[in-house]
Amino acid sequence: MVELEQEVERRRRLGLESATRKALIASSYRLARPEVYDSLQDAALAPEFLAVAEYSASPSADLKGLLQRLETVSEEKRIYRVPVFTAPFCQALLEELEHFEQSDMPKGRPNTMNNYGVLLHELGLDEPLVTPLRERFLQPLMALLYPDCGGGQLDSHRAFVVKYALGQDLELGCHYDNAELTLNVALGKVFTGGALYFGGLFQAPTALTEPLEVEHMVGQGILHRGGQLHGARPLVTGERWNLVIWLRASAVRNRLCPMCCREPDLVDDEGFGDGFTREEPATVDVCALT
Ligand SMILES: O=C(O)CCC(=O)C(=O)O
Ligand SMILES: [Fe+2]
Repeated sequence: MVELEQEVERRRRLGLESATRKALIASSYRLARPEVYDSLQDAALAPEFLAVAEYSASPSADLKGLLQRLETVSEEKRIYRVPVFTAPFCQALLEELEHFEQSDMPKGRPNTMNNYGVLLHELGLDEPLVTPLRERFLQPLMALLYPDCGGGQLDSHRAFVVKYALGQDLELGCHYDNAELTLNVALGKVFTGGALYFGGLFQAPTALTEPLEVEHMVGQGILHRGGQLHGARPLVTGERWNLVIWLRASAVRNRLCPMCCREPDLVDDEGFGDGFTREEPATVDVCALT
């Protein structure tokens, strides 16, 4: 119980520290590419992504039609690929992130597994970029692809950029995400190695099989369930920056915490916190094993 209290206290402190960094960055960080902070424009998005989102939001859309417009990486694992950003937007975002990385601003790290990279909400990029991306584009798409995982009820996210380089982080161990659904977009730069690999669902352990290897393509995103075990192979050359958006649906996680598979006992937090809510949204029928 003491350990639990300490962990609750640690997380509460993390939330406060993050809010403090965000305020300092908002008041004294000088942007390199201010256009990245403009409200998300269609021009930043790949035509294929716009088409997929527009189709998904149309009244006659169905899963079959959507699958004709996306690349299925694995039908069994329900992993998909779609171009997300244009090359110029990836370039501009990378320049901004690199400029921030080199600045003397305080940096919160994405999660317990990555030592480099940044949290997008601390940079002030949630409101102009990530929230519109989730609400306007990802929500209709995810509603069709993963209705049983809260795809139609996404109401928060945790977005960050992971960076891999020689002498820094090189690889990522096998894990599952604190998310119902995940979008992982390769932003660049030039690199070899670093492929993602996917195993089974953590909630439904299966006999050890060969993991599925998925190469990155700059500008393209991989969509997967948060519970799908995955990791990243070691980087061999160059530098790899990926935008990872952990998408959350309180309608699902309020009933079944994705990390411990139990009904959560909530503690108040800043911002989106870990994506739980005290108010009950409409629920979805969930099965932890799908
Ligand atoms: O290295 C990557 O691109 C994967 C990152 C990832 O899976 C995560 O941060 O949850
Ligand atoms: Fe992950």
